[in-house]
Amino acid sequence: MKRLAPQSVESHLHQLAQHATDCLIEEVNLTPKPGLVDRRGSGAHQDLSLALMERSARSLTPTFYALAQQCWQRPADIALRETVGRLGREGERQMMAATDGVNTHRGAIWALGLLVSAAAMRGGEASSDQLCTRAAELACLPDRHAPKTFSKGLRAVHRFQVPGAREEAQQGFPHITQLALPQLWRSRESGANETEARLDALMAILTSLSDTCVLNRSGMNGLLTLQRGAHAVLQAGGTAHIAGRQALQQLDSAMLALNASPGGAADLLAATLFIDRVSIATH
Ligand SMILES: CC(C)(COP(=O)(O)OP(=O)(O)OC[C@H]1O[C@@H](n2cnc3c(N)ncnc32)[C@H](O[C@H]2O[C@H](COP(=O)(O)OP(=O)(O)OP(=O)(O)O)[C@@H](O)[C@H]2O)[C@@H]1O)[C@@H](O)C(=O)NCCC(=O)NCCS
Ligand SMILES: Nc1ncnc2[nH]cnc12
Repeated sequence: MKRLAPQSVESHLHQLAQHATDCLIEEVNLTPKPGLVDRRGSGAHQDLSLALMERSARSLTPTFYALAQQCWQRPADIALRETVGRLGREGERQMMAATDGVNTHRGAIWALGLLVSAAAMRGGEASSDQLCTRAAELACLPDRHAPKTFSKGLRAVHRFQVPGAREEAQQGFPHITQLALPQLWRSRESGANETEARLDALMAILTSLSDTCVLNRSGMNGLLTLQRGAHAVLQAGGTAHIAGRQALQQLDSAMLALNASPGGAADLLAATLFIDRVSIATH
């Protein structure tokens, strides 16, 4: 492992933390997204706004920094998993203080917190697959201090017998490595602009993610409508094509009518942007 000079380790830690916050801010600003907060407004939410989501993202930078600092060139073990869990829960408290009690990014703290930790464990040098594998290693370790409360996410996981946020991380973020990143790169290479490429990557996630936010609000019918609609956007050539934009517009209207909002997919898009930014290119 290449030894970095101390001050450059410090700048590495700051960079990882800032990239994570930046990717959350870029995700919420990506427009137009189906049912989600974006530059047009609050989507299918009464309690969220663009400004609140940006404030929430900025409140998480110290947590991302602490995670990077504690994980720098450390192996995955139970002690590190418990430290990451403790810092993640501290981050949730800071988020709730910044949002006056609104759950904006609990799932994002989990996904991006694990990926920031994984990047730091690898000394800032890793491919996208290595990052996701290391994050999965961490996510699979037990955290005896994790709260035993039965969350909304777990309720949906048990009721609909689907994988949720935990399983997505423990399996190495397959919706990022197998769907979102390949779509992001394919759309860029086929001439889509960055907004279109990122929207296409979100569509790729939506085609198959069992988003517990959507399940909790609109059941399996809502989730299947979302998955089929996202598939239709990509089948129409993606958002760089007029037919794809029209399909996206129809999907947004359907999500608003169902009061459904794929917050989990939005988190994974932010995580996709983070991996794309910090990983060593291998494609
Ligand atoms: C592992 C944890 C994430 C806990 O997960 P669990 O499923 O038990 O708990 P929830 O927080 O209820 O749900 C998980 C959140 O993860 C996102 N998500 C949903 N489905 C998936 C999926 N298939 N893959 C990946 N991620 C998924 C989603 O988060 C986003 O949505 C929330 C906001 O949307 P909204 O609809 O407004 O949600 P609510 O306000 O609850 O509903 P309404 O009342 O408005 O209708 C927001 O959280 C977004 O981020 C799910 O909500 C993890 O939290 C955990 O165990 N943490 C402990 C600390 C730790 O170990 N940290 C280590 C790393 S730092
Ligand atoms: N843009 C967004 N809208 C609603 N919930 C979200 N969770 C993360 N990003 C979100």
